[in-house]
Amino acid sequence: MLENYIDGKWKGHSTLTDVINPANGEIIAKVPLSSEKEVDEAVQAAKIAQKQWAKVPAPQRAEVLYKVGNIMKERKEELARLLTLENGKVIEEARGEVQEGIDMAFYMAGEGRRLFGQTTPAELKDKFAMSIRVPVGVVAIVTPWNFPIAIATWKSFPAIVAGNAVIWKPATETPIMAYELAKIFEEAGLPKGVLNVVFGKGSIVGEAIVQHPDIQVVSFTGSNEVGRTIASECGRQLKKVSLEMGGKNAVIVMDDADLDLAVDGIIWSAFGTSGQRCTACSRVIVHKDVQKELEKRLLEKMEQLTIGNGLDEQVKVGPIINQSSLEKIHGYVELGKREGAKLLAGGFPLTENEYKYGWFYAPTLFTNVHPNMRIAQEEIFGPVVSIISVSSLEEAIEVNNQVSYGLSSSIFTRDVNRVFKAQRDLDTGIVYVNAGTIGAEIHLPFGGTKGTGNGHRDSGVQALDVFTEWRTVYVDYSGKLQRAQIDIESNE
Ligand SMILES: NC(=O)c1ccc[n+]([C@@H]2O[C@H](COP(=O)([O-])OP(=O)(O)OC[C@H]3O[C@@H](n4cnc5c(N)ncnc54)[C@H](O)[C@@H]3O)[C@@H](O)[C@H]2O)c1
Repeated sequence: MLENYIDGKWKGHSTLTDVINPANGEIIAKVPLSSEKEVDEAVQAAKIAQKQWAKVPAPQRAEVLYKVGNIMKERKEELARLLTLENGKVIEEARGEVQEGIDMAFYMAGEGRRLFGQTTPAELKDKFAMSIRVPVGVVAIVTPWNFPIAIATWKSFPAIVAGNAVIWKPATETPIMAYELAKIFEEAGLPKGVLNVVFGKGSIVGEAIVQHPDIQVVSFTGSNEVGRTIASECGRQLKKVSLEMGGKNAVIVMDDADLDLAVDGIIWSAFGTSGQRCTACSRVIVHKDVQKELEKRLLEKMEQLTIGNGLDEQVKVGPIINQSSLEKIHGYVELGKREGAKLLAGGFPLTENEYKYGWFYAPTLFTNVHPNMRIAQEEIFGPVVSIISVSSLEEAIEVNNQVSYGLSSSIFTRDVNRVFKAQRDLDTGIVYVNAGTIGAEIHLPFGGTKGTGNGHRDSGVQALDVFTEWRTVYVDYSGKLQRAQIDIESNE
């Protein structure tokens, strides 16, 4: 039975919902469905805690993150197994996700000794000018189920090292990671009230967070639809909001590409995490001269994919998170057929024998896809790939950019000129060359253009921009009133 973590105390709740292992349908935990009341309790605690926390020197705040990183390291395998249990992703990916959290802890702990500001010459004599980062106050993070620990660390670690207090609403599908991370922070000695975890539905707890007048920042990762609702409410309240949303990512394969490498890149980024990544490859834009060969090699590799329970080390493709996601994916496949795309592989839920108690979908490949079809435009968030044929690099880039999202893209080519043209013209926040569309590193900014985000970034030092304000400080040590914004000579 999971409990909320508010003001350093574990608090049970009378209303609970089941947490289900998507690989076999078993109930693995029960999680609170909290209300506005718990959100307000958490905010009141956070307001008090933040005032003290902001006064702790940043290198000391960072010490807590070093401890968090070390505890995560010791518990890495256990955390990875819990992650696979609640989320379904295969164990090697779960280990990778926990490692991202560990890396983020040490990286952001280092920021405790940097949090660089700027000094700059002042216009006037005997005057000093600088701009420094200061915490915003009480911040909220709202996270999705597909990366239940990594995304939370991308947001909460910079927020905490910068001196904020955090209210975290995790996805109800994957609350165990949030529960464990809060336990780790408790063990690491984070003062009470600096991190508060409130479980519950987006429509209740999430909305209460967004509407709470004492929360100054909302950092959200999730769907475009929910992001837009949050953005409009935050806009109404003039509240800072960071949005990381969906993707419709493409791999471009040029006629000079190493085709085996391209196939490996596509398979990994399209069917890893069963396609349930914001950066998942869901379009392959291929030069017409190599299309047939690429399709042949892709089909051969797809046949070798082992599907099943992610705890089995041999399995490469795990389950879909739940029934409604499975139905949504299948709905898109049916739509693709009606739109006239040609189904080359998959196209059905797996319901027989070992799959019958979980939610699994066969890796699916469409060809003869027109860039305007809905399967080539909308986020499917499942193991479904559409092949679109083009005749030139320019056309490939145009097709890549013709969607409302702009998260990740990739190009396979051996031509350095094409590489540089592509990285200049692809309208996405992340561009990979000779690699698939997935595989972010935590010390670089993560996010996208257009419908993927609103200009902010998770991870990297850029994440600090979400959780800090710039304060400009002028120190006049002349001993007289010097007036700026008038002719400098007047002060002589
Ligand atoms: N760009 C990125 O960094 C990134 C990373 C991972 C996932 N995603 C995206 O996330 C989506 C999948 O995740 P999901 O299904 O959990 O997304 P979702 O939008 O349904 O939910 C995300 C979070 O928002 C909460 N929420 C729902 N309604 C809310 C409301 N009205 N007010 C406040 N909070 C609310 C949910 O409870 C959950 O915690 C995909 O679109 C994927 O592309 C984006």
